[in-house]
Amino acid sequence: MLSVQEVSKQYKNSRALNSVSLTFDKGKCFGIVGPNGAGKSTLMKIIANVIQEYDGEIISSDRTGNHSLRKSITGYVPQEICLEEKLPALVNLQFYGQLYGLKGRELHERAQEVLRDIGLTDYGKEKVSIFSGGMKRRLNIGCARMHNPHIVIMDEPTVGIDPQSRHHIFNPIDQLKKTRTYHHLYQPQYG
Ligand SMILES: Nc1ncnc2c1ncn2[C@@H]1O[C@H](COP(=O)(O)OP(=O)(O)OP(=O)(O)O)[C@@H](O)[C@H]1O
Repeated sequence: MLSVQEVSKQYKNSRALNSVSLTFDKGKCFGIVGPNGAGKSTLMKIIANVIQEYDGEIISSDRTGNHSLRKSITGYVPQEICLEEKLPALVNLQFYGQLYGLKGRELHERAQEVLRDIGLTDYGKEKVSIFSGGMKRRLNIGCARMHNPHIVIMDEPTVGIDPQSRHHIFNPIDQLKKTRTYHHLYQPQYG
């Protein structure tokens, strides 16, 4: 269970969130919808611990108020692509895995596994700079899944991905929902 309790966020010139309360049950997939500027990305960043200054509380059943623990159990896929273009796909995955403490054989095997899940097995050794926008987005999502997070937060994950390739994003999520008790939180793309 993940609970957002009366969370507010004031930026310098705008109030992005005003006392938002929500509860997410384990094993469920939630979509956050709303008009531009409603505060969806801000809410996701707060839950993912990317924004740490806010009012209110985020409580997870794993432990209350422990920011670093929440970060370690959360995979966050930002709206922007965050990849090193000059490096191969596999190295990008391994870099993110290392940030979360994976190493050695476990790191190597997990990177191969994630690469397969996102449908890019044949591109592991290719530099990201030659990837299409959709391939980059799939890799971006893969990076956030390297440490097997309990909570996966995706901000508009299907932007730039053709309908035929969307299953590379949604199938692994369906699979995780069936096999493990995960939260998935995402901001769907309109249209
Ligand atoms: N870093 C920031 N500094 C100042 N204001 C910000 C910042 N990030 C967001 N805002 C403001 O906070 C409000 C909510 O923005 P946010 O990006 O969370 O909305 P959103 O619902 O995700 O929008 P969109 O659908 O366009 O992606 C907007 O008024 C925005 O201008």
